[in-house]
Amino acid sequence: MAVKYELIKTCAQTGARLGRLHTPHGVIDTPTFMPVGTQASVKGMSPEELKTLGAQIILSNTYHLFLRPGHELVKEAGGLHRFMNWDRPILTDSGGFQVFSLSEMRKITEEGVQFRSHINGDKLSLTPESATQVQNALGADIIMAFDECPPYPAEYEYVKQSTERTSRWAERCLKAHSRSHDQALFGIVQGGMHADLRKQSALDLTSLDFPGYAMGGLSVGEPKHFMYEMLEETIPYLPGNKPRYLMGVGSPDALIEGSIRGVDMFDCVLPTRIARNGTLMTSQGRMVVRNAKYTNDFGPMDPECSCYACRNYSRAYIRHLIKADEMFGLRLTTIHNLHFLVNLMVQVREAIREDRLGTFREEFFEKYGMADN
Ligand SMILES: CO[C@@H]1O[C@H](CNc2nc3cc4c(=O)[nH]c(N)nc4cc3[nH]2)[C@H]2OC(C)(C)O[C@@H]12
Repeated sequence: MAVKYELIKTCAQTGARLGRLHTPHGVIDTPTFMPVGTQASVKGMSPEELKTLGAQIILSNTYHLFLRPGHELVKEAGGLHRFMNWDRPILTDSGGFQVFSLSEMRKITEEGVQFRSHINGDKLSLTPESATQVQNALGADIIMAFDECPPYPAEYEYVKQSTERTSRWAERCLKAHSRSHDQALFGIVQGGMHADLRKQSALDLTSLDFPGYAMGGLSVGEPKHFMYEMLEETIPYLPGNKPRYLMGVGSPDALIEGSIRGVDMFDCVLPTRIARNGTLMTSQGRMVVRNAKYTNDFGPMDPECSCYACRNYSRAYIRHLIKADEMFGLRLTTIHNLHFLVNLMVQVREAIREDRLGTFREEFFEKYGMADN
């Protein structure tokens, strides 16, 4: 059974919507936050721990797995689900963004991207065809079109050329996409911070009738209000019966603001990345648990949190583990941050169901603080 989006209801207070995304590996309640497992592992987390904290779907990455261990090995292992023992849905990003954020010596042409591996310097290339074939081999439920994420800031003319090329690449991905799997190929809208280019990109991609649409080229260092404006300029041109995925977004405020504007799917390395330096997302805002003031604090990281870490361990203990460079400390902060965002989306869905997401936003920001979290 392929990927199918079911719109349950729209929030009466905002443009948010409650949905269910049916995939070959299970149903996802949306809006949803997708933990990132770039190299076929959400750093430090077992599949059981991810299920316990409520992860419905996780991300992995074509660029990284293409470089190491190689998509042929993953295919030989029975595909990504088998390889990493994750039996729920997986989405793979297509590699374009990672080539630009990770590799050296990259050259972009109409054909695709040539680059050097950030691991061993090997000269490699990815094209719309090869990136699609790699994802077909990896076997994720949702795969992404191969695109270019223009840098921010960038000249209008550059963004225009790049976005038009991304639309041509999207068509090539569709042609290369093997129908033998039940995988859904999502298009990625680009257009930088320009409303006219965003509209054109959305029209180009929706004319190709993808089963879902991502908004790329955002969360690349632009002020958040630019990102929200681009959502408002793009979403009206996307079909209401298909999922919308905002790539690379994972702070609590942005998840709420994106949901209010009609986004259904989010992913970001933020929660797992900041957990590894002892920074926590809590109901009272961000907290750096390695801070000396928590030395004798025997309370939970977040008194309002029901995650495994907050139910069983104190700030003092977790601070000690991090200071002592004990692996368990970062596993506990990761469990907490992922649970925090997954649980935030449970609350967002509840608020949509009860037509009060606007009110929820005010209450949450009041407690969490408007700092850039
Ligand atoms: C807050 O985390 C930093 O911000 C980046 C996330 N922001 C992001 N925007 C994205 C855009 C695209 C896109 O246009 N196309 C494709 N295919 N994938 C994409 C993936 C993206 N992720 C993280 O990426 C780094 C590691 C640079 O810092 C993190």
